[in-house]
Amino acid sequence: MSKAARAIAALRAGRPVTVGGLTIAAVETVTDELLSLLDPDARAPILLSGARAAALGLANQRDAATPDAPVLIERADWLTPSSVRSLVDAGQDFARFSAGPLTTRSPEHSDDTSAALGLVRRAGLLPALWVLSDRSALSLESCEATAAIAPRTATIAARAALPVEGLDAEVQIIAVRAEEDGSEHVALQVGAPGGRAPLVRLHSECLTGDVFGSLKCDCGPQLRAALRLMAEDGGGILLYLRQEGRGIGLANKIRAYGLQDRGLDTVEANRRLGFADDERDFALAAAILRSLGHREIRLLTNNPAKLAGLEAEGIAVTRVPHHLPANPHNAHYLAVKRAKSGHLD
Ligand SMILES: Nc1nc2c(ncn2[C@@H]2O[C@H](COP(=O)(O)OP(=O)(O)OP(=O)(O)O)[C@@H](O)[C@H]2O)c(=O)[nH]1
Ligand SMILES: [Zn+2]
Repeated sequence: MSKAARAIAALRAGRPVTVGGLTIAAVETVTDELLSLLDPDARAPILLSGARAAALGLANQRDAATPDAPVLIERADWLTPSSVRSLVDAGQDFARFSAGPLTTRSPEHSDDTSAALGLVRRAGLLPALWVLSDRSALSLESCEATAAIAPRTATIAARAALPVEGLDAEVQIIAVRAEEDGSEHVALQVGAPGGRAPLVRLHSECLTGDVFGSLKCDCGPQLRAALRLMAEDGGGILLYLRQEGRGIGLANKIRAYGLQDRGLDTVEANRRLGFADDERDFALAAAILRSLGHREIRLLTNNPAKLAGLEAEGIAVTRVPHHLPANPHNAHYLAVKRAKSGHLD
């Protein structure tokens, strides 16, 4: 297990992590009891992603040249652990009548800061951290971390035949492991893709749409239609990438859905939580394609970021549009993706 993977697990478990010169703990998971040991004088400032700071209206205190830079909130007496948990959780923005006065400054170790925020994001937690002072006097163990490098090295772990309901083609399921963080992904090989550029779909995990039939998005229908098109085309490859919620993780996606219940759109909800609209990266997808021997593909997508992401990794891509009929619940979501995320017609 890499240092980054251990650190991600430690953050999820509410334990402290050291990243370069910083010792941090996730606001979302550290208990009050442990925090009082780690920060006995209640002085630890709070590190927020730039997007979350902007959502809290703290942008005016920041450098106009770096509007997305992370921000440190100075500790004040009224900032108790529970008020900080409420401050960093966008779900509570509508209940809170006051979020201030807050004093901010720019964090000093900018590489360690962005590495720390990258780790907590990769842990699927809110992008908010306690920055603890040097704890060398304490005997508490903390996990050492390096920056979480986006997974980009694919190893094929296992392969087997998989009969799939409604698909008139032989399907092979291939389990892939990413070296950087140990995450597991899947390539479904439909039929016998070979010869000319095969039909490919990069599908980012969507538990709600893929498994429960959620009507809020178009993921489930896109997944099934892609497999059908591949079978009709004589073959294809579907990569099932574990990038739930465009890379923010399941709990954060459900938080985003809660904000959408309040009227925010899919992009605004991500920003309000403190994330970019899309936190995905397609380097691992390119590595999986290369390891399966495909350097030229036809990609079922409406998302230009997928085309650019693969092309940047040396895969030659021709786009095949992949629109499914809208329903009353996802029509607005699809319109926002066209208007704000550059999705193609
Ligand atoms: N954060 C967030 N993620 C969402 C939301 N709705 C769906 N998703 C996630 O978005 C991803 C869907 O990705 P894709 O099916 O690759 O769709 P896409 O990026 O629009 O690209 P194409 O379908 O290829 O055009 C999945 O990981 C879903 O979990 C939402 O409202 N908020
Ligand atoms: Zn979905």
